[in-house]
Amino acid sequence: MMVARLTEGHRRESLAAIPDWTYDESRDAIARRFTFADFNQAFGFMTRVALIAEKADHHPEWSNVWNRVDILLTTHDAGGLSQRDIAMAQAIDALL
Ligand SMILES: C[C@H](O)[C@H](O)[C@H]1CNC2=NC(N)=NC(=O)C2=N1
Repeated sequence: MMVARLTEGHRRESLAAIPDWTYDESRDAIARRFTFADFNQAFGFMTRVALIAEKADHHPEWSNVWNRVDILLTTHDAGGLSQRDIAMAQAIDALL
């Protein structure tokens, strides 16, 4: 799916809607750390994110250490942040 990088103006507007995510300028990406009670909770969350990602054909860069999940979203096909990342961040936030 072809998708364009967000312009600076659209990026600023979009980031306002997802205040828990941090903009990573060097990657033109957004990132958020999630902390859960234990590994079971963290991995259950990852499973739900994975199902959304596969359905949307949009996949996170992520890592997990016990109860912690670090997610970074950027659009490889666009070489940076796109509307698809914003939509994915909102879908992930909605799981919590
Ligand atoms: C062929 C396939 O549709 C593409 O490679 C998709 C898969 N998942 C993806 N995920 C992310 N984060 N960015 C992409 O550009 C992307 N492209």
